[in-house]
Amino acid sequence: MTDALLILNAGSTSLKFTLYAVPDGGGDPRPLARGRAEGLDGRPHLRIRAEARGAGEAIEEDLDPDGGYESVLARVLTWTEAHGAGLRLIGAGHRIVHGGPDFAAPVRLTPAIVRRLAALNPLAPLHQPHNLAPVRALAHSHPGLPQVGCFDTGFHATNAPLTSRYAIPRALHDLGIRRYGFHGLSYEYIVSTLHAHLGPAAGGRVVIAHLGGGASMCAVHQGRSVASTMGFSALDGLPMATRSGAIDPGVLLYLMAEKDMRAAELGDLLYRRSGLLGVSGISGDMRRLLASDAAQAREAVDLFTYRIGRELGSLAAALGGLDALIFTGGIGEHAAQVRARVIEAAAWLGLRLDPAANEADGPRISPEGAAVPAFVIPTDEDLIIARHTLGVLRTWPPRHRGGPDRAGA
Ligand SMILES: Nc1ncnc2c1ncn2[C@@H]1O[C@H](COP(=O)(O)OP(=O)(O)O)[C@@H](O)[C@H]1O
Ligand SMILES: CC(=O)OP(=O)(O)O
Ligand SMILES: [Mg+2]
Repeated sequence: MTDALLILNAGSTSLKFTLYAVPDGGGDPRPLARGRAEGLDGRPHLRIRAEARGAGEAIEEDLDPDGGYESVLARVLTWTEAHGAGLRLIGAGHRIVHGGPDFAAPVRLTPAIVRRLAALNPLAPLHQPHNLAPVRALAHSHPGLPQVGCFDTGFHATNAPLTSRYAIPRALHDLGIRRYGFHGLSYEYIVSTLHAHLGPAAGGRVVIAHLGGGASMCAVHQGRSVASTMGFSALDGLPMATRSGAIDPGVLLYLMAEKDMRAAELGDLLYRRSGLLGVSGISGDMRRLLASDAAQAREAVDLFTYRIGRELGSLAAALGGLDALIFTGGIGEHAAQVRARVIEAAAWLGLRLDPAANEADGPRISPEGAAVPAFVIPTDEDLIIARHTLGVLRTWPPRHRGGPDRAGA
C-alpha cells in the first residue's frame, strides 16, 4: 500500500486536483494524477491525466452544466476510487482562500473550524463556498479522513501593520476590516523556486505577478511578502477576468444613492460583470481577447497591462527598488503578448525583453545584462498544499491518522 494525498484547489474559474503519493522515506509528495475542470460558470469540462505510469487512464469529458462544483467533485472522487488500487488515502488538503483575522498557518479542518471559515463567505464569494463544499462532501463520504486547510491569505501575515491598515476608524480595523492579500499559496511556491533561478539575488526585492482568472501582484523581500495588490477581499488591485479590481468607493456610493443599486447587485457587478468581461463585452478569458480583432477586446487587454504597470511601480516603491520580476498564473505563464507589453512599459525600472525567450515562455525572458531580469515560473499551489498537509498530518495524534484502505473507498 502506498500512502496518498488528495489535494483540491478551487479557483474562481476552475477546480483543480492532484493525487499525490507520499514517499516512504520522506521528501516531497509525488504527483500521480492531475485534473482540472474549467467552464464551471457555463459548460463544465473535466480533464484528468496520469502523471506516473499505471496511475490511471486519462479522461476528458463534459459534465452536467447544472451540477456546479459538487458534480465535479463527485466525478473526481469516483475517478480516484476507480484508480486507487494499491493506494491508502491518508489525508486531503484544501486551498481555502480566506483565513480572516484568525487563520494564517495551515490547520486541521474540524466542523467547528469549517463553520468559522464559512462565516467568511461574504469576503470571498467566488471562492470560499467552493473551497468549503469539498471539505463537507469528503467529511460525509470519508468520515475520519484527516482534512487540512491552507490559506491564500497566510503568506501575507508578514506584512507590516501599516501595510495592512485602511485609513478608516480604528474600531472598524479592530473588527478585521484590513488588507489581507491573496494567492499566497502560489507566491509561497514561487519563492521556494527563486534560488534556482536567481541564485543569491533570490533574497532581494522581487515582484511576482500572479495573472490568472483572479490576478494580483506581490512584493517579496528576503522571501517574505511585504505588500500586495489585493486587500480585504479578492476584488482589489488589478482588473481580472470578471472582477473590477480597484475602483473609487465613490462610484459605489453613487450607484447606491442615485441608481438604487443594492449590495447583491453591486456584488454581481464587481465580481461577475466587470474586469476583462465588462470592458470587452466579449469574454473574461484572455485567450479569446488576444484572438479577437474587436477594438473593445484590445481596450480590455490594454487596461489590464496598463494597470499591471501602475501596480509594478507602486510595489517597487514599497520595496525601495526592484531586483527581479516573475510572471505566473494562467495568463502570466502563457500570454507572451501580455508579458512583452508589461516589460516594455517598465523599461524605466531596468526591465528588458528577450523576445524569442518570451515567445518560448521562458524561464528567463530578459537578455543577459538586463539590470532587472524577468522570468516565467509555472506555479504549483497544489504542491505547497500537499507539503503543508503532510506537515500537519505528522503532528496528528496517531489514533486519528489514516483513513479508509483505498483512496475513495
Ligand atoms: N495560452 C493562453 N494565453 C492567454 N491566456 C491564457 C492562456 N492559457 C490560459 N490563459 C488564461 O488563464 C486564465 C486561467 O488562469 P488560472 O490561473 O489557470 O485559473 P484560476 O484563476 O481559475 O486559478 C484563463 O482565464 C485564461 O484567460
Ligand atoms: C484569490 C483569487 O482570486 O483566486 P483565483 O485566481 O484562483 O480566482
Ligand atoms: Mg488560481
